[in-house]
Amino acid sequence: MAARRALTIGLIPGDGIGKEVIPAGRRVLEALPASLGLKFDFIDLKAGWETFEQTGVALPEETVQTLSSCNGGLFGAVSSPTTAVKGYSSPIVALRKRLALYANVRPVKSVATAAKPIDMVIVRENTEDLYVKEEKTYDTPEGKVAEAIKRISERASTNIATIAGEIALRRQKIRASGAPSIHKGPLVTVTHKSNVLSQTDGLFRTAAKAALADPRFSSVAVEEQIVDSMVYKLFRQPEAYDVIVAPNLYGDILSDGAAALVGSLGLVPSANVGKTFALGEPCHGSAPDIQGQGISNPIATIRSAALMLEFLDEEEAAAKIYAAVDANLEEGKLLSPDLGGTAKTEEVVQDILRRL
Ligand SMILES: NC(=O)C1=CN([C@@H]2O[C@H](COP(=O)(O)OP(=O)(O)OC[C@H]3O[C@@H](n4cnc5c(N)ncnc54)[C@H](O)[C@@H]3O)[C@@H](O)[C@H]2O)C=CC1
Ligand SMILES: O=C(O)CCCC(=O)C(=O)O
Repeated sequence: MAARRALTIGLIPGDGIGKEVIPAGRRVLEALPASLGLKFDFIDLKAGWETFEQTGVALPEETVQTLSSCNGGLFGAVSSPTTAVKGYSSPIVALRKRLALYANVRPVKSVATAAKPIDMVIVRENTEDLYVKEEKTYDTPEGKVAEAIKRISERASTNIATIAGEIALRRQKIRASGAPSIHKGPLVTVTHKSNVLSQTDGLFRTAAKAALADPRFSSVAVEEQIVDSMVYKLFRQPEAYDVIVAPNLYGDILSDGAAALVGSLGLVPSANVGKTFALGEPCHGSAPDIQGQGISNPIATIRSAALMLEFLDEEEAAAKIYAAVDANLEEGKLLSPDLGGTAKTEEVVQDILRRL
């Protein structure tokens, strides 16, 4: 049967467990039933610390150019150093800006059998805030001082709130079709710290609320919450959240915290979303503490591949992957050690492939 659609997918494993989980994402895409009519061409691309050590460049220009000609991509993780290294800058942070991937969409969902149901999407602004990485250190008579720019623009805040509103509407449509849900109606929670940062977070707050006041979001309830009490409520009452929209850094921190609530960072996917391109990326990093042992959880990456497909309008294919992963988790027999199991990465992948 001729394929209905050919998708070229750039694969950037990066460092550490990125090299273990990206092949899992690829294999799951390749194993999708032929009846879906999808054909995948994969292109292997380089970025990360190892690439930097080999070539002196962490994000080769060829990677950026090739990726920008692909339909989508999968990014594993990179091992960025915690102290400044001349010439090195985080490739994923750079890629998000270079490819105008303005939204980082991070669904955090518990399995149906969980004691405490959680079903939220964290929509993180992906190009600015402290991630503009404009830092400097200077000497003063009292010693060194370091400063960083926190840049918030009306345009990026409007764009991120708009996609958050659209996601809330889409989730509501799925619920209306009869899908079981813990939420009654669509809700977007605007997160900020504008009680202290009245200009930067203040602009994020007003622009986000103005965007969500658009008549097409009239059915979406909008709440706001200061980020510190947000963490408190997130841990006590996570079921209260539907869609959370946040500036870049808060979104990053909130999503790792939310991952703990559903059992592991190894479960939580993300998609870096642009106007016509999506780059799936597990929320976790390169996990040097477990790399090379064959025990990393591939599910965050497998779900990221599905999320990428959703943003490429291949929702049926995405749903098949989510269902296979959920079945693996709900049965609970082949779980990786981060979830309390003893299964190797390969065994988890095999189990999910079998269920596809
Ligand atoms: N997008 C990216 O490329 C990111 C890269 N990093 C980089 O990763 C490196 C390590 O950072 P950490 O703070 O340790 O965060 P991390 O996310 O790599 O690991 C945190 C903890 O979660 C566990 N974990 C993460 N993913 C897992 C998986 N799939 N299966 C099982 N356990 C998993 C790790 O073993 C570790 O105990 C750093 O160099 C950092 O720069 C961190 C976050 C994102
Ligand atoms: O380590 C790196 O290079 C990037 C880590 C950044 C990060 O956690 C995120 O923004 O998702």
